[in-house]
Amino acid sequence: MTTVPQRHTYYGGSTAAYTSPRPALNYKPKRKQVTFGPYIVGSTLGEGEFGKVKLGWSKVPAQTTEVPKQVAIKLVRRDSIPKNSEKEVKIYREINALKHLNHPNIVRLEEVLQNSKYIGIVLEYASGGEFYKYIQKKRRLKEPAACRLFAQLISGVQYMHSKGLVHRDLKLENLLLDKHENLLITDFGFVNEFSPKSELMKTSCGSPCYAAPELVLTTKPYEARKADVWSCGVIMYAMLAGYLPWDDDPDNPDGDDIAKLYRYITRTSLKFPEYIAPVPRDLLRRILVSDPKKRLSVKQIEQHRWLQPHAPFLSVTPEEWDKVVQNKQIFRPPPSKAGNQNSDRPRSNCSTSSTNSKGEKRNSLIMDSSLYSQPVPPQESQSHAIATQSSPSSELRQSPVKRFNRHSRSNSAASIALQAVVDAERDYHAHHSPLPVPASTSFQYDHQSQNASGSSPRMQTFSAPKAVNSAISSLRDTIIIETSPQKGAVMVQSQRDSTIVLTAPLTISPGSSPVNGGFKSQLVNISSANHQTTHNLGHHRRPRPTSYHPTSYATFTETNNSHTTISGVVSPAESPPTGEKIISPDPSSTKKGSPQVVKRGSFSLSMPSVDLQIVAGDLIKSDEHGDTVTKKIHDQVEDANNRSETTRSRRLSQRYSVAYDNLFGVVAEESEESAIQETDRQAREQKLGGVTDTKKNNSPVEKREKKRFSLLSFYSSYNASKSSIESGTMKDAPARNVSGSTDSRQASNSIQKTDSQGNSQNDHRNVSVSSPIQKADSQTRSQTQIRNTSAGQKPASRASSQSKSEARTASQSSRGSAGVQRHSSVTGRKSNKPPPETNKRNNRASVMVSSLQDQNQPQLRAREQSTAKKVLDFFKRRSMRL
Ligand SMILES: Nc1ncnc2c1ncn2[C@@H]1O[C@H](COP(=O)(O)OP(=O)(O)OP(=O)(O)O)[C@@H](O)[C@H]1O
Repeated sequence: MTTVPQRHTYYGGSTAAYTSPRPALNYKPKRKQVTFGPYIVGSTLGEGEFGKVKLGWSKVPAQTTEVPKQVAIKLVRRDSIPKNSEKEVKIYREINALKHLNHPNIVRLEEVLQNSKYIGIVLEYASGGEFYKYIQKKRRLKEPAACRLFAQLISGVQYMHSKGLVHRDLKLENLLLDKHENLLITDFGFVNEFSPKSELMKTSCGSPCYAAPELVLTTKPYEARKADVWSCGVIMYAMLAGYLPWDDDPDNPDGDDIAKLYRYITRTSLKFPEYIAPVPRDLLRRILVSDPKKRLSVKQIEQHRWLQPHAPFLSVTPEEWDKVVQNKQIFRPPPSKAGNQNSDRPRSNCSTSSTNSKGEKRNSLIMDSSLYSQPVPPQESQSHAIATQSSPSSELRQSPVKRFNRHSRSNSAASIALQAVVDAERDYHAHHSPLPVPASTSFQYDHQSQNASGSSPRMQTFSAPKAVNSAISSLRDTIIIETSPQKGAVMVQSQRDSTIVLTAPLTISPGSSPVNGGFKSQLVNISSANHQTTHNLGHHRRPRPTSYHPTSYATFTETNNSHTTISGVVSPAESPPTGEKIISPDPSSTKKGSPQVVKRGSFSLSMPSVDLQIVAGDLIKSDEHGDTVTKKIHDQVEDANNRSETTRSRRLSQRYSVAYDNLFGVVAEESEESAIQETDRQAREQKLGGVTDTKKNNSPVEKREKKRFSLLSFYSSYNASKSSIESGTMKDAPARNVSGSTDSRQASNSIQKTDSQGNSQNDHRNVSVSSPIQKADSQTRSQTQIRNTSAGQKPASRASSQSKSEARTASQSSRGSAGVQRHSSVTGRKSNKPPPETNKRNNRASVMVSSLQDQNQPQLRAREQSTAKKVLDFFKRRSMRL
């Protein structure tokens, strides 16, 4: 018998593995599918406050040509959300809001699944990835692209405002892209309702860089929609400029004094880089107005000249969106190659995590301590009162947020600050007599009609009337009209049994929509066949609660056989409308093993109960194989949460990756143990330098999971533009400064590349800081280049060879002035320093170069690392929520 020699690739190291017995040639590691309800669970797409967001795809029956639908599943551990906590209400608010939003630029909620351990919020999969990374990759957007995306943002915001909802945390990090680079607004955790009559809100939300000044500087209630408008302006500026506005206060270079930051914003006129054209500048000047009364409204923005190319799109009314999206006449197409979706995502170099690489909590803002010390009664202010810094009370220092939210992000200074405000409000309410109970807005939902609609939406051929066609054609690739039944088919498949149809509970009667009679009536005709919802919006409209008081929900429970329904409330502002019946699930449906389908009940974002089944209504399903799924998911997520740095976690990532790769291939069953053994074996081989699976070693999943947050590109772009603005021309700048600023954007880019490609094994390490230090040869190159750079002119040919040194320079260009001075004194390099007033960051950049030259000195290297941490903290603070 002849033995067939095995073919291996030798990568060096011991030959022991090379000669060791190998499995058969056709050996293919078998993987076990991890499932959650009707979805196969894949790799981790991202991580947020509530846990991991996993890629999932619907199981399709064998022998069918059906394309599995990809989804993003936000897995929330049930035991991580204590009853009546802020976290719990936040989740349910998000579900509640998404459930009623049907807009192509708002992430779609597919369904809510639960088993005994997890709540799975199944969302539309945004395969284009995170928007801020997209901008980072492109440095900045060209005007037509920015205009298109901004129109989408405004359309989505206008839509949610029309539903009485405000997002309150609009920022680049909360925008995703679909495969066709359409914008998707996500993360509705801070969403709130407003009443047209009384829409002022008191609780400040958002992130410092995106929050409207009135949220921070005043103690008065603010107009929430105008606050959203401000955030849109900041986003628009970032799209066009590639960096954030008002980031250049010399007195507050790190921007960590929020009060100063906002005083600067209100007193300093908006500066634009020269490449932003006059028309968008004009719009930005009208949006980024400190006085909310003078700030444009969303409607006015839509009418601005800059958005005229997208006027037809913007003229589609919310009601029309409801109808069009409900009836699935407009889709983004299903992915042509589902297996490539994952790799389509931009590489993740960044993280918005509020902890540093070691999991330490980042530095607090000044604002935080003010909040601790000065909780203001709600009628006076729930806004962030900026006051002198003082230490928090011991009670508040032991904020429940620490107890409840174990996730790193939840422990951020920003979250604690927010919690402090909320606590202050709660305490106030606890000691004051309740306000009169207002009427509630209630959305009644006709379940039966949804059954009818759920039965046959799949083959809806788009037959939009002229007006819609013209609106949609104006979008070009913004919205793709889906004539293929694929997506509908998948949705029907997953919804048939539970009548899950994602609809807004509005019935638009013919004639109620103001635009284009033909369009309107046809839409109504189309929809009326399938949807008969009742709508009593307006009849029960009540003043909305203006703030969120998690623990003012003094719930009472009614035990109904085996099922407990939380249905009570103390907070009068949040109380249900009179006569509104909260539908409890049928107790029989809660028995183990059977799906829990709860009829959709009344809806109000401020619904007192935070019972998932009431919140999610018939969107929620329990998995048939609860225990099995629980165990599997539990294993996966536990590992990822608690042992993310361990080998086991890496092995699991590899398994997800392989499972994903094998989506259309044979995914054979195998016990978990043997899968782990297999990955163990691979790890051993790798260690020995023997046969390795290069594909797995370079798993994109692993890279994606190594998120780091960096606004370096914004910041660096800013440097470049600021240099050009302030110095007139780059030629006037000293050579070293030019090196530090002109190339910084490119450098930042190269940092990202290095990060994602070369340092995939170094979890949570900011490569932009650490990797240059390790390379003495690059250092020498850097010095040479700096010497050679003259009068601000850098030959293009040098660009690529300089990437490492540029990366180094850029990464260090953001250091604070204190660090600069320290380094200067240590290295004694003062002669070539520009005057401090000229450009502080140029100054920094030049000192960075000096510091590079001294990196071979151990003590300086140590100092370098501590400064690096400051840099990291600086950028992390940029994404921090108020
Ligand atoms: N629909 C989606 N498609 C693709 N990726 C997604 C989707 N939703 C979330 N993600 C990824 O998961 C990450 C975390 O999601 P998300 O921000 O919604 O979680 P979260 O718990 O609400 O976080 P936070 O509230 O702290 O921002 C996102 O940054 C994104 O990378």
